[in-house]
Amino acid sequence: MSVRVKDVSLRYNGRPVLENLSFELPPGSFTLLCGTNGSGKSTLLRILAGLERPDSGLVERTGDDAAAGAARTLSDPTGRYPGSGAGVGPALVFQQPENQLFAGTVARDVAYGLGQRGVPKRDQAALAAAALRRTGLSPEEYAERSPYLLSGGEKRRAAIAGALAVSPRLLLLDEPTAGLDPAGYAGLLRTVAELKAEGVGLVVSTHDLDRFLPLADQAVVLAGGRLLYAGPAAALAEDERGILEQAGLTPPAYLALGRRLVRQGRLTAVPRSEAELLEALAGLRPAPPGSGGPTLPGSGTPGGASAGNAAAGGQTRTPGQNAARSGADPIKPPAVFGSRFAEPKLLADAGPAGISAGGPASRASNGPAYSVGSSASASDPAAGRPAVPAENASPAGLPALARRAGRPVLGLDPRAKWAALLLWSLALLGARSWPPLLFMAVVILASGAAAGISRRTLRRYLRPAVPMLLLFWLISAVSWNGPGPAIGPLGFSPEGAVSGGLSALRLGLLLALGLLFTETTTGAPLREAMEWAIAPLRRIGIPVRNWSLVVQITLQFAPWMLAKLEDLQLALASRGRPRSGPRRWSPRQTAMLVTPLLIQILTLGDELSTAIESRGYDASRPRTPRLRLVWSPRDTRALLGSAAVALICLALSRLA
Ligand SMILES: Nc1ncnc2c1ncn2[C@@H]1O[C@H](COP(=O)(O)OP(=O)(O)OP(=O)(O)O)[C@@H](O)[C@H]1O
Repeated sequence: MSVRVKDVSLRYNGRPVLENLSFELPPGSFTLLCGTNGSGKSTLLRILAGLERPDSGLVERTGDDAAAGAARTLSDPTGRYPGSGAGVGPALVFQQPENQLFAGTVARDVAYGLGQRGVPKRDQAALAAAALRRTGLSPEEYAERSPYLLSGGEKRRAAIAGALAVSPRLLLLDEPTAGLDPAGYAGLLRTVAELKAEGVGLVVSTHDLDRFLPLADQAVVLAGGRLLYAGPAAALAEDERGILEQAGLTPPAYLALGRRLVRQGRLTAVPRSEAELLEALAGLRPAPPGSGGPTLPGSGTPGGASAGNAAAGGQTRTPGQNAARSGADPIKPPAVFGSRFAEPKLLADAGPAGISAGGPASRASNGPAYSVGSSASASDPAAGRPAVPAENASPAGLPALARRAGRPVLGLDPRAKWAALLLWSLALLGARSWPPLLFMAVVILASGAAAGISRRTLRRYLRPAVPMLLLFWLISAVSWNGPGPAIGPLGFSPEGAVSGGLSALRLGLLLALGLLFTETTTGAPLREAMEWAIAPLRRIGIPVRNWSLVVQITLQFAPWMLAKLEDLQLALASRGRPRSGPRRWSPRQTAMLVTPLLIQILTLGDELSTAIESRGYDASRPRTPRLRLVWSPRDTRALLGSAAVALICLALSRLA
C-alpha cells in the first residue's frame, strides 16, 4: 500500500496542529516519524490510518491486495489472508495500548480485527496465536488472560499482536517501544526488521532515533505541526545543517560521536548505526600521551587505511570501510533510496513546492512518482509555533491568556462563568417551547464560536450523546394507545414526539453549555471560584475544600471520559470496520466499549485518590490559593449580559 499526503492541514479548536504536509510513503517502505512532544505525530498517524479527516488536503491510499499475493508471513503462516488490512485501511497501534484492548481475553482481542475482515472463526485462533508469538507473548500463557490485567509492556505487545494478526500492508506504530523491557525492545526491533523484509510498509513514530534511524528508509520530521524534512533517512543522518536540532531533537549518540570523530579526522565517514560505530571504535588505539585522545588506525587519512595503519597490522575500522573498498561512496545511501525517492528536500530550503513529480528513477514499479515536498518556508521558525499557553497561575495570568489567545471569554473571572452557567441552565430547564430553546441554541453556539470552540470539538463532544437523545425522542413518540398511525402494538403520539423533541433539544443544549463552560475554564480558577462561592458554609462545618475538589474533578472528568470514549472508538475502527451494518455505535461496538471505559474510569479514580493522598492532602488544613480572583468591570458586563439572555429565554417561554 502506498500513501500520498498532499497539503494536509488540521486545526483543533482553531489552533493549527498540522500545516500543509506533503510527502509520500512508497509501498513496503519503513518511515521514521519524529518530532518533539506535541509536534503532531500521533495526529498525523491517525490521519494516515484514515481515522481522522484533515480539514484540508488529501490522503490517497493505493491498496495493493494483488501485489500482496499469497505471501506467507510470520503472522499468517497459512498464507490464506494476505494483506487482509489492504483496502480496509492501515493498522494503527496507539500510543496508549490500554486504549486499544477491548475483549474479555487476549486471544479474542487479538482476533477481533480478523473477525471484522471476515476471516472464518476456525482460522482466527491460529492466526491470533501466531501474532501473539511474534510479539513474544506465549499463547499458552496469555491467550485466555484478561487484557486489562496485563502489565503495561504486555498490553503493548498484545496491542501490537492485534495489529499484526490481520497482516496489514501498512502498519503504523505510535511510540511502540514505550514501556517495553530490553527483551521486548529487542523483539520489537526484530519484528520490525522482519516486517520490512516481508514488504510490509511501516511508519514508526518514536523518540528513539538511535535504534530506528538506522533501520528506516525514509524519515519525516515534524516541528510544531510543520514538515521540516521528508526524505531518505540516510540523508537526514548525514545532514550537517542540524535538521534534527532545528526540530528540537537530539541526534542519535552514534551520529554525534561519529561526526565528531570525522571532524577530528579519526573516521573517514559518519557511522550509520551504533553497531558501525562500535565496530569502528573497536579499532581505536590509545592515543599517545598529550595527543588529546584515542586515535583510530589510519586516522587523518580519509579514504582508507594508511601506511601507519598497515604497519600496525591493524584493520581499518572506518564505518564505511566495506563501501570504500568496493569503490562506493561510504556515506552514500544504498541504491534503493535513490530508486524510491527524488533528491531529498530539506524543507527549510524547499519553499512552497508541494508534491513534485519524480522522474523515472523516482518511480516505484507499481506506484506513482515518489518525491517529497512541502510548503514550509525558510523563514518559518518551524519549531517556534507557540503552543496554547498553559493557564497562568498569577492573577495577571487569565487576562494575559485571553489577550494571547485573542478570546476575551477565556479571560473572564470564573465566578462570572459559574453564574452564567447557573442562570442559563435554569433558563433552559424552564424553557418549555421551541422559541426559547432555539434562542438559547443560537446564543450557546455563538458563545462557543466566540470562545474559539470548533465545530469538530462540538461534534466530538456531542456525538456519543446523539444516539441516546434520538432514542429518548423515539420512545417519547410512541405510546400504548397513541392516536397516530400504529407501529406494531404501539401507536404514534404526535404530542409525545413534540415534547420528546423539546426535551432532547434541552438536554443537548445543557450538554453544549457544559462543554462551553469546561472548554473556557481550566481546573484551578474553576475551583477557586467554587470555593469562594461556598466559603461561608465552612462556618457550619461543611468541608468546603473537599466539595470544591470533588466538583473540580467531576467537571474535568466529563471531557476526559468523552475523550477516552472517542479514543476507544478510534481504536475499534483501527482494527477494521465491519463489512456491513452501522460503522459506529452498533450495539456490538457499544457493548465492547463499555468494559474498557469502566475499567479506565475506575483506574483513573484509583490513581487520582492515590495521587491526592501521596501529596499529603489534608482537608482540615487551609489551602494557599493558587491564584487570586480579580473581578473587573468586564466581568460585571458579562454577568449582566448572561442574566439578560436568561431573562429573554424565560420571557419567550412565557409568551409561547
Ligand atoms: N483531541 C484534541 N483536541 C485538541 N487538541 C489536541 C487533540 N489531540 C491532540 N491535540 C493537540 O495537538 C497537538 C499535537 O498532538 P499529538 O498528539 O499529535 O502530538 P505528538 O507529536 O504525538 O506528541 P507526543 O510526542 O507527546 O505523543 C498537541 O498540541 C495536542 O495538544
